[in-house]
Amino acid sequence: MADAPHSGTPGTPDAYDLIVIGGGPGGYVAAIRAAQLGKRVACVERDKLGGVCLNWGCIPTKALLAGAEMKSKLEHDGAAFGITAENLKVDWEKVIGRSRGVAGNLNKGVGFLFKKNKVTHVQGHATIPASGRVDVFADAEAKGRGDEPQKTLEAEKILICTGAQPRELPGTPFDGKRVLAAKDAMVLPACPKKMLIVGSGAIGMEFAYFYNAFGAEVTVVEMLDRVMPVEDAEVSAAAKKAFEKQGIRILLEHKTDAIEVTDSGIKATLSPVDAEADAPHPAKKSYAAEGPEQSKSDVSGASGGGEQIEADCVLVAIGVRGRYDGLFDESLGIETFKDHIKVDYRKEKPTYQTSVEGIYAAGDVIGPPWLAHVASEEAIVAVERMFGHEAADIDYEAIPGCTYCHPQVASIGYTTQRADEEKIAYEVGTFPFQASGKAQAMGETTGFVKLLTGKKHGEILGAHMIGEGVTELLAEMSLAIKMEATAEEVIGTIHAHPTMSEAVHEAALGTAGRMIHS
Ligand SMILES: Cc1cc2nc3c(=O)[nH]c(=O)nc-3n(C[C@H](O)[C@H](O)[C@H](O)COP(=O)(O)OP(=O)(O)OC[C@H]3O[C@@H](n4cnc5c(N)ncnc54)[C@H](O)[C@@H]3O)c2cc1C
Ligand SMILES: NC(=O)c1ccc[n+]([C@@H]2O[C@H](COP(=O)([O-])OP(=O)(O)OC[C@H]3O[C@@H](n4cnc5c(N)ncnc54)[C@H](O)[C@@H]3O)[C@@H](O)[C@H]2O)c1
Repeated sequence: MADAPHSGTPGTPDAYDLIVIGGGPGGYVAAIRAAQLGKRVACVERDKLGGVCLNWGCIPTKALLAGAEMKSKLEHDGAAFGITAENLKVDWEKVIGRSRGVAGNLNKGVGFLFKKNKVTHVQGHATIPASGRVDVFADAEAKGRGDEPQKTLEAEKILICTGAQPRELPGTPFDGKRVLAAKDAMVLPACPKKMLIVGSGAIGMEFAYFYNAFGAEVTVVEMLDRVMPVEDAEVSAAAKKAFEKQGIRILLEHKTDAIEVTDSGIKATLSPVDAEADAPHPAKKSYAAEGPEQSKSDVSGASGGGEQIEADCVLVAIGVRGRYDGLFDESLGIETFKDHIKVDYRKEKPTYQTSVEGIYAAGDVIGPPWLAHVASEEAIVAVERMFGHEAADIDYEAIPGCTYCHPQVASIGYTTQRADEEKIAYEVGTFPFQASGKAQAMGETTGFVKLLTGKKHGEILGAHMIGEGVTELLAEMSLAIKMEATAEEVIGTIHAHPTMSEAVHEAALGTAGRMIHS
């Protein structure tokens, strides 16, 4: 525990204005913001501060991917630059170790931020026995063992930020060795020779790129009809082409029926998905729609006659569900909905309050979009509103999303498919990196920037990008949408030459039929 200046006398509960449960990007940001507002705050975390994001998600994967990019660049692109690295060697332990080191530095950083902001960090597993009270146990099993809580905390307000956990394939539990969740895939003792990946979402494609780059033979099986199905269809198609060129095998409209764990690995049957039992297309997904959508893994309908595949291991990346097992008793009355805690976040001016007064929830535990920046923003809005401050609503229609494989994928707002479905009249401008001087100079000509603008007023409706560094280019379009900027305003903004960002400028020109360089 860091400092506990607000402890009461021994035997009496420690009193706070706010108790935050979970120290991930939802929880730790909420705790700091509340402390900035002058509140007495405790944050209970049973593991390391930083949550999945810093310890087992966003950050360590990006550290791994940076290594994969370095290797690929030297191996495949170096010769064109006149640089050949002979006998390129990989020290796998260091590849993994560097990623763990980066995560370690950052989680310690959150501890420093807590001290700086006078947030009390309570180490342990939290449960909510009653409104206004949190019991802290040594670990998640302690209560089941009949142990007494190590500590009891009291506050008028409790914020649940306990995150999400990976979904399992029915009948195929994670075992950490052969049947892997993302966390396991981040610390494998050696690079597998053959790997099956189920699901081509963000986790599936980031790991497919990573393991393929380090020499594994990777097969990705996706039940829908394109990879990264939440992206614009043109981006999905370009991504598939680029991944296949790298040697990744992709099997669309297939699912795994059963996975057998053998002494040497796994055996899976991959069968075509029955079209009639197909899921609603995720491209139709609107984050502002009521509640989380049906889990894509719920969809069944294999029509049999599938292919058998053997591999050293399988990474199951078919989505997540809220993590709140054992956090509270049903009798407390906290309502859940489709594996997530129900809050009012789909309405105007949401408070993020659960069905129980004084108990709030934010981040992955309340449903999609399951992203760190969303968790943090929800947490800030929840805290500001619960303490009577003004806060702008989160626009769930304009959440930026990035996938950090190579080529990178980045998007915000309307896809072409959704605009068509909603009968929104739009213009499209697409600028290929092939036509960009900077992309040519860098040898990174794969991909494009595609913008959608309203036909009548030219407002930016959506931006869809694939290629080198597009995850950094996206911020301009996030701001443009927030400011309700039009294509003309992007066109009138001078973009430095030569930069990849000129592709955004050109795509905006394209929506007005005035593209110069393509
Ligand atoms: C492999 C991977 C890569 C990802 N990459 C990205 C990315 O690049 N960009 C992005 O935006 N998102 C990414 N995500 C998603 C991102 O990690 C999550 O959206 C984010 O971590 C959610 O934050 P959170 O605070 O809601 O939950 P979490 O980060 O999951 O934090 C919840 C915390 O609560 C703690 N906790 C749970 N129950 C209790 C309890 N009862 N008592 C005490 N503590 C408890 C947990 O130990 C955990 O530390 C990735 C996820 C994965 C798995
Ligand atoms: N770069 C990032 O921002 C990043 C990186 C990793 C994870 N994340 C977050 O973590 C969450 C979880 O990631 P994820 O990749 O597990 O989920 P996801 O929802 O992004 O993708 C799951 C994919 O699996 C497919 N699928 C589901 N069941 C299947 C089955 N039985 N057989 C074959 N395919 C199946 C779905 O159609 C979907 O394409 C994501 O929602 C994302 O928000 C974000």
